[in-house]
Amino acid sequence: MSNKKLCLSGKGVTKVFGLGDKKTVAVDHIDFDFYEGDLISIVGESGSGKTTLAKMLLGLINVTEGDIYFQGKKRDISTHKKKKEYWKNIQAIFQDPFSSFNVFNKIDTVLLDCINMRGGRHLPMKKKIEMMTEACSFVNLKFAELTNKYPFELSGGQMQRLMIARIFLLKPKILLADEPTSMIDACSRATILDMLLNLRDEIGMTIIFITHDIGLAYYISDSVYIMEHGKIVESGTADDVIINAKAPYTKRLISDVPKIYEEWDLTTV
Ligand SMILES: Nc1ncnc2c1ncn2[C@@H]1O[C@H](COP(=O)(O)OP(=O)(O)OP(=O)(O)O)[C@@H](O)[C@H]1O
Repeated sequence: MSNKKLCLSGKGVTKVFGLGDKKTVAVDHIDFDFYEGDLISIVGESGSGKTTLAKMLLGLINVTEGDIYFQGKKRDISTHKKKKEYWKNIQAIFQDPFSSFNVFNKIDTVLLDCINMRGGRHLPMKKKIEMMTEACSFVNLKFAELTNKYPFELSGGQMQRLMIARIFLLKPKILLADEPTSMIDACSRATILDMLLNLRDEIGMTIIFITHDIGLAYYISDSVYIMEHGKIVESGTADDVIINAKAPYTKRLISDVPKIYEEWDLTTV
């Protein structure tokens, strides 16, 4: 039996937007158990409820029904203070790095905020610069070249790496990554994923990876949850879910993955 500890779990978690005829059940009575140090992928097509689930896990929107448990205890984020405490444990990186930064804050401020959040407010500036330099070099950025710049002066790829440098400083227990590699080329994508996996190994972080790419999920995940119309239709280890897929929806997602080695049949075009 596995001796992994439960990190985040959910029982009957549901989110309903709107009322009456305009009602949308975005997440529909789902159960999940995410274990410490695992990489968990949540896979589904557009509109399946992945981002809504992510927002509930982060505590950005309320759960309509059901409960979320953090480290085995019912999560309590009923006050601003409790929410701030919870956010020390869970952080996110999103699809669009441009939307993740305050355009009026210089890179130095972005990184210093992370150090302050981890209780480093009173450290000497020399130490803070050392920490920022280390975080930047972890993601192959040079702090000396970024200091005094604004986020919009960086390329998309550099911003994505800066988001990971923030996580390096924040060292959360859980990282929620919502399609973090969707806006970059395949080569940078592999680098970013490698950085996330190294960070997971370095600080023992749990990663919840939200994606529509079932092929990618297979390669990187310890466990996979497949979402269709707000429901979890299949879950388990990457092998269980993808190699031995049972749900018709999972089988369809797998059959949609382009196979590079197959010859194109132009007769049907
Ligand atoms: N604030 C909202 N108000 C009303 N409906 C919403 C809201 N947010 C999401 N929805 C609806 O909930 C459903 C799930 O949306 P969600 O964004 O969670 O899907 P998704 O799987 O993340 O999609 P994508 O991959 O395109 O980001 C959709 O039908 C969407 O229209």
